[in-house]
Amino acid sequence: MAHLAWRLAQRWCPSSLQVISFPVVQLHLNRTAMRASQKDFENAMNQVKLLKKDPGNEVKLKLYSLYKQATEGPCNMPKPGVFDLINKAKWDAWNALGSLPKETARQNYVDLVSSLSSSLESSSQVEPGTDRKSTGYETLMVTSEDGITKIMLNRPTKKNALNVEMYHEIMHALKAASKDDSAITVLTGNGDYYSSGNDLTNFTDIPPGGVEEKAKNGAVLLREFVGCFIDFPKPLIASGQCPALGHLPSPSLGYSIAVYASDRATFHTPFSHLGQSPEGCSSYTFPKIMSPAKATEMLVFGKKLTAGEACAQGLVTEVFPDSTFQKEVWTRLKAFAKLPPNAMRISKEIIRNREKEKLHAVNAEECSVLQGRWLSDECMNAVVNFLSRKSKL
Ligand SMILES: CCCC/C=C/CC(=O)SCCNC(=O)CCNC(=O)[C@H](O)C(C)(C)COP(=O)(O)OP(=O)(O)OC[C@H]1O[C@@H](n2cnc3c(N)ncnc32)[C@H](O)[C@@H]1OP(=O)(O)O
Repeated sequence: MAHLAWRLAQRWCPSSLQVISFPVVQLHLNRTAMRASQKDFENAMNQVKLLKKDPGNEVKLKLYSLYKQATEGPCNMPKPGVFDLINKAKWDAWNALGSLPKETARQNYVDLVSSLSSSLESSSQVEPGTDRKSTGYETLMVTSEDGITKIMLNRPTKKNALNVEMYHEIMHALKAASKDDSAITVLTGNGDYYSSGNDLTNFTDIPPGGVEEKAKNGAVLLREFVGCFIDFPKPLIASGQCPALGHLPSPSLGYSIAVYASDRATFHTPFSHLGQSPEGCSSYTFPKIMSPAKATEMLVFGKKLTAGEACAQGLVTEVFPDSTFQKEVWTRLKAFAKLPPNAMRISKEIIRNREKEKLHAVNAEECSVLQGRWLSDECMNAVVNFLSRKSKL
């Protein structure tokens, strides 16, 4: 059913299933609608084409809706079907402008482009140019100091949601950390979320082979990603001061040698809410670590745990007061990093190795089940609801 709807959507509007492209590329200017600020409007449209950095889908939707309102007036398109994600998002954005006068929409478009140009320009001046150059990563900040390699998820404005690039960069960073001079590796997040899990816009970028190919590629990527955690040879510590959502907590909780959380952190694996199923080997590790009954509450019913609850259940090693979290955790980590690295590596190996084969098998099974789930109506509806801002977790 979901497959059919997606296919129909693809045939009806092939571009609708790609990431939203810039409105000026897609649209034609209705010149007769321009009056006093026509020149400004045209300039603004040219400026959009020159932006060096993608401003993100939300902003592109705003630009699109203002453009349409400025040139055509109130929304006059038929409402797209629920599975036509991109056109539906565009329709929602335009329709939300109601009867905003064309002149106001034109002015708002010009203002938005102007603020966008200056903010993107200034952010590119201070931007992690240095970080990027020194680490070579777009979505992470990776540093190595005092025997500790720190991998920090660095998409704070998206709550550290994992886009495809971030999956690859984390795998790359883990592989590099496994070979560098550091004794331990720390995984953490920048901003007010450790991670918000899989980037749900990953579902909207459909390859030529359609949603089946997308789901297959996703399963391959996830299997490889989780596999990197299973095989990671050094002590790995997850350090979280804030909420962790979705699947990054699963592999990092399941395979970290230690998990440190502030008393503000929460842990949430809302697989059922999203029409999905457990991954990151959580279907195996959580019932073992917690208890089958508690794991069911978390993995099947999506019960959110506070750091204290997660610690009581054995998922978290220790909870620290938020105000002293960084100081206390880093003091401890620096002390650990001074221990003989080979002894730590071998100790980890002996604890984890007899489980490795089992974990790889569980990972393969979970990814195969998920591949089917991603094609389900339940999953599609959850993604549509989030992208059209009808639901948040
Ligand atoms: C290889 C595939 C593996 C698949 C495995 C899947 C397992 C999972 O990961 S399940 C978890 C999936 N995650 C979610 O469903 C979380 C969705 N996000 C939210 O519910 C809320 O954003 C959240 C509660 C995290 C935070 O709410 P707010 O504090 O109100 O912030 P905003 O909602 O305004 O978010 C800011 C900004 O970030 C974007 N965002 C946040 N999370 C995601 C996400 N998971 N995917 C994509 N985008 C995300 C959000 O859209 C906002 O963007 P802008 O509107 O452009 O500012």
